[in-house]
Amino acid sequence: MRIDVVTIFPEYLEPLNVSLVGKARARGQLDVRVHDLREWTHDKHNTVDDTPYGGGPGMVMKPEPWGEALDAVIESGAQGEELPVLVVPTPSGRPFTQELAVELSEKPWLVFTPARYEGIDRRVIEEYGDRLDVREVSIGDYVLAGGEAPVLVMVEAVARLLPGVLGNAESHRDDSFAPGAMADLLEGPVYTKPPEWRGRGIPDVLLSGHHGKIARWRRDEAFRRTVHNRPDLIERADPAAFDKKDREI
Ligand SMILES: N#Cc1c(-c2ccc3cc[nH]c3c2)n[nH]c1N
Repeated sequence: MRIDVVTIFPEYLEPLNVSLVGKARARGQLDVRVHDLREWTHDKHNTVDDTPYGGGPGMVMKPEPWGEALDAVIESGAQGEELPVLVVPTPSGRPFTQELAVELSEKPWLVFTPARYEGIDRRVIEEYGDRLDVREVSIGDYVLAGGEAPVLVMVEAVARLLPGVLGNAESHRDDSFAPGAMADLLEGPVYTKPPEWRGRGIPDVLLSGHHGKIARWRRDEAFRRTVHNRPDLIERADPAAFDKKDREI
């Protein structure tokens, strides 16, 4: 997979050089290219923003630099290469979910356009929406100062789903929100050595070696945590699906 990020803060994306994403890049499983939007400005101040038409607070990102940048990135694709999906982080976007992470992880090329200020001139989205699959996406119901942190979140969520990136392929199976027996449930509690810590032990079932009982306990704990922290996930679940999931354990 190829990922391009166009931003006025390239240094904000430094975390993509470390840990899981950094290792995937070093192994050649992921090709991440970060571009400074100001490379496509032509004035001495490298201007990327201007006042909003219609008035109002703040500044809006100008369309010209974005147009030149995105044209250059798209044209840098190999001849015959599938066009990228354009992912636009915005508080007014559709929710970024595990389902969307899975869908994006199956695409060969993603281009992220993290904005700043009050956002990007709408005509940029319209221009590229005419020829690309454009997804306006929000990582949650809170307001940030820019789209770079959402890009870090989405790239990690997508990269960990790429074949061979996570050490243990089984790790996906028990993800919160992953399809299968744990779908729509939060992850349950986890434990490791030492067997006792500050007078606190390990649940006996986890020491039993009985895999069926352990799996059922984990699912019950996941259900308990979901009821406590995300009752909305329980309300939308299909009771028949829970019975089916029980049979999968
Ligand atoms: N995704 C997302 C966002 C944002 C966001 C994204 C881009 C910009 C550009 C200026 N301000 C922004 C906020 N806030 N909250 C979210 N869930």
